[in-house]
Amino acid sequence: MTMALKDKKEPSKNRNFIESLKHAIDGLIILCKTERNFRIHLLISVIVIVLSIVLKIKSEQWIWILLAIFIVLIAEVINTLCESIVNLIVGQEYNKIAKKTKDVAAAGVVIASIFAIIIGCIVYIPIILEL
Ligand SMILES: Nc1ncnc2c1ncn2[C@@H]1O[C@H](COP(=O)(O)OP(=O)(O)OP(=O)(O)O)[C@@H](O)[C@H]1O
Repeated sequence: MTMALKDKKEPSKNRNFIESLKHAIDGLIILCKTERNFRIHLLISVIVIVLSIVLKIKSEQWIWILLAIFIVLIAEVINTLCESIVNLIVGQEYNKIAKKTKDVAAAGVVIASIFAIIIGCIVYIPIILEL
């Protein structure tokens, strides 16, 4: 809260959909610029999409692959949100609840990643074995 009080700018309400979208795009840019893990997940997503195009996977397989990709990215967004809110509240101070919140948020990313790995194995192993 102390950090928020130091900011000179006043928060304003989005006036229309375009303005809301612009702020959401700003959020995406911030994620790409500041979150190394988000960039790694994005890079893996691009590789998986290219691999899926090359291997010509079926449309129902695309649905599972895209679901896995987006679940991991959303888990990473939630993890970043938790870290930012915790840092905003406790700053550099050690706090047991802060630790629990950050560790649980990180566990969410791990759970999503395990789901993505399982989906990847189910989709790609039979295709690779047939090559
Ligand atoms: N204020 C705090 N009080 C207690 N433990 C904390 C606190 N801040 C961070 N930690 C512990 O340190 C770990 C790393 O915290 P940090 O804020 O560096 O996240 P991070 O490593 O940047 O996460 P990510 O790799 O997902 O970006 C947390 O998972 C948590 O276990």
